[in-house]
Amino acid sequence: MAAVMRLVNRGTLSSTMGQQFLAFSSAAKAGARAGQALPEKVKIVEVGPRDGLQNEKTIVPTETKIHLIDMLSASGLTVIEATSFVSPKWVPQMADQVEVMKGICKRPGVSYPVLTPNLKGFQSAVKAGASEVAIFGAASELFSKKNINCSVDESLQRFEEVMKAAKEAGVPVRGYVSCVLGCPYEGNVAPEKVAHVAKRLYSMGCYEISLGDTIGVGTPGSMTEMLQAVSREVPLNALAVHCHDTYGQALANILVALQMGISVVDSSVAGLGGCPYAQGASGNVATEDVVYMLHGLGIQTGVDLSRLMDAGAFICRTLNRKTNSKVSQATCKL
Ligand SMILES: CC(C)(COP(=O)([O-])OP(=O)([O-])OC[C@H]1O[C@@H](n2cnc3c(N)ncnc32)[C@H](O)[C@@H]1OP(=O)([O-])[O-])[C@@H](O)C(=O)NCCC(=O)NCCSC(=O)C[C@@](C)(O)CC(=O)[O-]
Repeated sequence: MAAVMRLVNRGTLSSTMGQQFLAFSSAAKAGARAGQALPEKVKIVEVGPRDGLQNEKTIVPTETKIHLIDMLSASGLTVIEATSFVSPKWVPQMADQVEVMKGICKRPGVSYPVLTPNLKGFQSAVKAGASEVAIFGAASELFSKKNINCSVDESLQRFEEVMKAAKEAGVPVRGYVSCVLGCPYEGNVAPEKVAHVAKRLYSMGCYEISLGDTIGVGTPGSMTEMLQAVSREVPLNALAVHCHDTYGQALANILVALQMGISVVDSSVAGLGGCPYAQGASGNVATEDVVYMLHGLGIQTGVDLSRLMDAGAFICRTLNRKTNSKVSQATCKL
């Protein structure tokens, strides 16, 4: 009994200390950025409901997905990737995409992009009410083949068709490049290859290019080298970083990207996720941890960290899993 009480007390203490640090983080002044070339504001693209859940082995009920998205939008996030219009044979977890799009409470000022690998996906997405989509290519041939069943060049041809239809429909398109710092099948990926695919997506009209470290192998060194190559082809203000945290490098890689002038960061609540076609890849960096770091640097996100952690706690409770967010672990919001 005494041992239990000690544990309970320790939990309370750490929770109280955690709350103090949360308050400290959100009270950080712009002065925290002094002397550093960091943006004043960062746009977070929340990918938990799509990238986070797509790899779950057990089908997550549609109502859970809808509730999660609604909790995320209530936290102040302005971009929430809601689902994907891909083949249900390839990713069964996303087969309820139409119901998800119909069920969510669309808040003004929040966009809910969805993934569309081809024209068929684009047409279904628009029919289901999507007003923004994302196409997803790769800097690695083998990953492209495994993920979307075509070569990189073939994928770019398919994307041209999507871009044409999107332009006609007035739908903005985001572009992803996967495997920018390494591929599960090919190993190292040359920064020039990433720059080439990013440039193609940007020149066909994507308003933003998200650079995905799909298997989380990058380091601040390789991130810097890759961003230097890509930024010679695509302006920094049209780039985003999408870091998985497999090797624990995600926050460091994001910081390097911010210092280089990038101000859009993808992340996933509770660090959920992984790609079904990149075995061993862990989840994205946790949105809670990104927000904590940004607020600590005096960078605005518009996100209420406490409400965001409630969303993380909800999905972890429902999936019966532990959060991957260090901030939530430290503050006992599990
Ligand atoms: C691209 C395809 C469809 C090609 O797959 P395929 O088998 O080559 O396609 P197909 O054109 O030959 O069609 C085969 C069947 O799929 C159907 N089909 C065809 N297209 C669609 C569609 N859009 N929606 C629904 N159904 C579709 C089509 O109608 C047909 O149905 P059937 O006649 O057999 O009944 C497939 O490979 C696919 O769906 N891949 C998606 C894989 C995926 O979602 N991966 C995870 C997302 S990427 C990611 O996570 C990385 C990222 C973005 O987060 C960044 C990072 O971390 O790096």
